[in-house]
Amino acid sequence: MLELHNISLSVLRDGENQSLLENIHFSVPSGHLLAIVGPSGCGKTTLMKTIAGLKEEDTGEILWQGRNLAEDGDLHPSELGYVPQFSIAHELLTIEECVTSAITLRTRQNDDESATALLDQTLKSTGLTALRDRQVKILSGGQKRRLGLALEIVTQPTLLLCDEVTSGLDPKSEREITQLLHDLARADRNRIVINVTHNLGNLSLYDTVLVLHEGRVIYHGPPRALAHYFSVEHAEDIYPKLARRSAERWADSWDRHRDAYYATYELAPPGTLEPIDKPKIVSDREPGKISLPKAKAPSIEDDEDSQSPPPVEPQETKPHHKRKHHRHEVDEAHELPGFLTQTIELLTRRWTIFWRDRSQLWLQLAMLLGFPLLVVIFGFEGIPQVRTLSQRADANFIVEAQERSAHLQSQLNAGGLVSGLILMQIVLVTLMASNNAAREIASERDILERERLGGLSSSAYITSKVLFLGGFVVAQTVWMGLFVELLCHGIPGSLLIKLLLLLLSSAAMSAICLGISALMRTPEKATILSIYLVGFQLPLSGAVLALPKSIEPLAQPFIAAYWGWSGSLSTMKATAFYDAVRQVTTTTLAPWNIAAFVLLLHIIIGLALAYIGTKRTQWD
Ligand SMILES: Nc1ncnc2c1ncn2[C@@H]1O[C@H](COP(=O)(O)OP(=O)(O)OP(=O)(O)O)[C@@H](O)[C@H]1O
Repeated sequence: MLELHNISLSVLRDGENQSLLENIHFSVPSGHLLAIVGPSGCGKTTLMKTIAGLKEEDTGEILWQGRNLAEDGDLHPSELGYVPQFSIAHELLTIEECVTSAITLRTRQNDDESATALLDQTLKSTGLTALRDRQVKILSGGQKRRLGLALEIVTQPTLLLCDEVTSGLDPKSEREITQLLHDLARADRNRIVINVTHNLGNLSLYDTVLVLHEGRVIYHGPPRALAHYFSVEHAEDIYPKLARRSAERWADSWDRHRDAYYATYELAPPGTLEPIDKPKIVSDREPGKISLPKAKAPSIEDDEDSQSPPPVEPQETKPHHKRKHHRHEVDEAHELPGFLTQTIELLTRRWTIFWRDRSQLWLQLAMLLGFPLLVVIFGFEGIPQVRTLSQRADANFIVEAQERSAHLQSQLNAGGLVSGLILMQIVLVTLMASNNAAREIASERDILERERLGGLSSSAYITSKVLFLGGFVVAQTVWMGLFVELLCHGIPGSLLIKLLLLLLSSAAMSAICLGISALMRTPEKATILSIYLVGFQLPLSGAVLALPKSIEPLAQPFIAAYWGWSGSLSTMKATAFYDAVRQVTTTTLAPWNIAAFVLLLHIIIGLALAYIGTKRTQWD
């Protein structure tokens, strides 16, 4: 049984407290299919999210199978299925791959056979068997909704919350999906299925209907009694009638009639109400199904005379406990898969999507091969040697001056080229890194939210991203470093350390952009912010123009390109090129080990931001 006791929720909007849910009070027996209906904006989604634990009620309590969720912890991910308003799955995966992925991420299977059996059974019960090889991007609205359901029922949840899975469909598809919800509710005597719907004309398959109006419950009972309660001929006529009274008055009326209806239709927990006019219950009735009483339940007409309803007795308010987001323990069969299983599944799935995304594939190839070429055209002829300055003081002043000038010129040429080649490599790998990471989380945020509610571990998610992006970081930097080194006939300094700094610069930018991606609400915002970040690397690195000495220490810590560039140049200290570089820039050059350490800090900060952003719910 699901019980909501006096749930209220408000938000602060324009400095004022606005109530979204007001004193919501109802209960639903097990094995039951409930429809939540009401005009747009009345709070249906808010109510579903509150039950799911995605929004926290201000007052009241929610009891699930007698367990107070505020005190005893949220529903376990395997107990809860939440099908959001808009179906969300990876467009490039097939139905079978999506469901298989949900099974791997959410359930523990003993062997491949049991996983395959669960897959087949899930596809069969949602009517998707014939479509199993079809990619999500070409599914119709109804098929996508079936898939949304399939992804949630793999754990056999006892509480299945569906937000408008039947809306916007043709009558046949709507009927089929409602039938499916009905069958799911009947398939397990402990299960409750709740569906938000707009269609008041197709409620016969539901056991009860709850009507919400401006955040208040104004009716909860069987669909057949709906028209009677509102004194209308057809259920569809209810919405126009709602405007005739204030939501408060509708709710007051329902408060007066609720107990009678609950007793009549056995909707209250046993022992909490004195049944009036108790209906005859057939002993072998289906679970959750209710039978109408012979005697007529009161209707709203009975209230019509009373212009102002009697004030509702103030309820005794219990102290409200903050909803604890620890999870209720479940038996072994419902335990979630481990960290490693989830990480491997997410990584495999990500690579599958990457190989199928042709435009991404070509873009990656173009960058991988094209960017190093861009660097090489400047150093194809090799790095010019720095002329050595004769130690012997020449008696001829003019010859000595000419020699000094030639030496300086060779220093400027070599220093400028070496510094430029190093900087270009760093900036281009950071550009590739930002392109790889900026959309990585933001573009699949909805899927992440759904999967996190289903028990996906944030650590497994971030680890899979690190491994996926890590592959690009290694491939792009090693190829860039070796290709440029080879075609420019060797760039001064230790190749190994330069490669390490190139790798760390790319990893630092990937991590920071991943953090941005996890914190931003849309992929567009994440992309723009990441592009700005890369754009600032060049001017603020101090490699092109030295920053004023007072600004240098303030800006440098945040600029990955500075550390990659200056650390690489520092490895040339033993060569004449170091002095040559010092001729072209007055920017302080950091030792390579300090540079590597700072880049490592960037990586840690970026990943910490990504973790925090992943943990923070963004359902709204
Ligand atoms: N986070 C929020 N901050 C402020 N107002 C909110 C927030 N979430 C929802 N609302 C408001 O609460 C009201 C109820 O929203 P909700 O999405 O629950 O309605 P609904 O009944 O599901 O609507 P629809 O049928 O159109 O989907 C709306 O007026 C909405 O603008």
